[in-house]
Amino acid sequence: MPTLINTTPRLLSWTEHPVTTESLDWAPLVIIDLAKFDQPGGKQELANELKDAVKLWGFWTVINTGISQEQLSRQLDIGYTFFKQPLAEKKKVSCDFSEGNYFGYREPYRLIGNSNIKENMEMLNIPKYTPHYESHPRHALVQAFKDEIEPFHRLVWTNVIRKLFVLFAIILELPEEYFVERHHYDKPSEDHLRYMIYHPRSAEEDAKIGGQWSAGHTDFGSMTLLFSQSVAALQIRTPSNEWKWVKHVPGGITCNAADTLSFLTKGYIKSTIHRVMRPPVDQVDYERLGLFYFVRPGDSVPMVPAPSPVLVREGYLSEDEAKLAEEQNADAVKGFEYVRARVKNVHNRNTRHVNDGRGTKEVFRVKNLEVPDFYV
Ligand SMILES: O=C(O)CCC(=O)C(=O)O
Ligand SMILES: [Fe+2]
Repeated sequence: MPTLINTTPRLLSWTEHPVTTESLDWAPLVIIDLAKFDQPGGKQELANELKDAVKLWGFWTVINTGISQEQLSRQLDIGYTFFKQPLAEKKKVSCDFSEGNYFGYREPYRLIGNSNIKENMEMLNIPKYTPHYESHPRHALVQAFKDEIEPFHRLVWTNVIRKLFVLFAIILELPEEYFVERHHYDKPSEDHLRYMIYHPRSAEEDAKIGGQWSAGHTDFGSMTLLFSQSVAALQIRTPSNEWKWVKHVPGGITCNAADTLSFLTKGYIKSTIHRVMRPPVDQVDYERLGLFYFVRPGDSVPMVPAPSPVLVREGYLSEDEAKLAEEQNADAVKGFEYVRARVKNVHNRNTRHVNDGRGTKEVFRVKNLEVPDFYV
């Protein structure tokens, strides 16, 4: 009888670091308890709780997502094991930034501004598991753990993303499925699950770049989910333009709205500026492993504002604009076009923004859509 050889690679195990003992200036983020979503009146209650967060802050945290600690740990172990592989293996499927294609491995190759310091983060972006992406190349390790990554990828969408889009629609008095349809898991989009690791830098090197591991920016798609982790480094710019740290919420997911959701709501939903800084001194030697889901608009979704009565009532949109937006669908920039162009603009270069002589007022534009390139 032939013997079956188990060829599944062994995973390294990732252990969460202790939280910082420093008292940092934490951002007061609203916590949205998704366990209430399916209870009677729950969606309305959550929509009320979320309203100011999406409008003023663009950041909030969700808890009780139905994603278990065990599922999360497995994903972190897979991500950690991936990054510990030889560079040649990781580069087998690389992002093609000349096409604005973010799927695959991104090596930390760019220099920061005009310093001689290289970026300190690596990432792997995994496209959705739908027929449209079936022929997309995937690393051997990702293939080996397909049975876990594939359901996890969809679970994040079903358990968290879909619910948040329903809440946004309720806030804007739109049909509940309005944003769900425009970001559906089963339709093509540049969505990806991301494993990301930041490597510690020496104090001397960090001093040369002002301790900024990632410059202030808004995210390119509709929404970003960051599975909360213990190393403090993420900061958001508050409505009063102060930088505040994002606190670890065990088992929670920190969410932020991003540019295309802001376009779809004419700026009502805030695409918040955030950055990544050198961690506090008691965490500075740790590797910082992150698990994310980046939500992009559907490839063919027109970037026109939703005909929401709230937008009209609150002066974001005139009644004529609301009608016109529907008619202009055919000419409007589509999700794929916008996201690809933005990724290309940011990443198809050898230096990261900041002190690279381009000024701070630079904007990125595709037809009528415009965002500041970056923030210092
Ligand atoms: O590492 C983080 O906490 C945030 C990363 C981030 O902002 C991004 O990759 O867009
Ligand atoms: Fe970001």
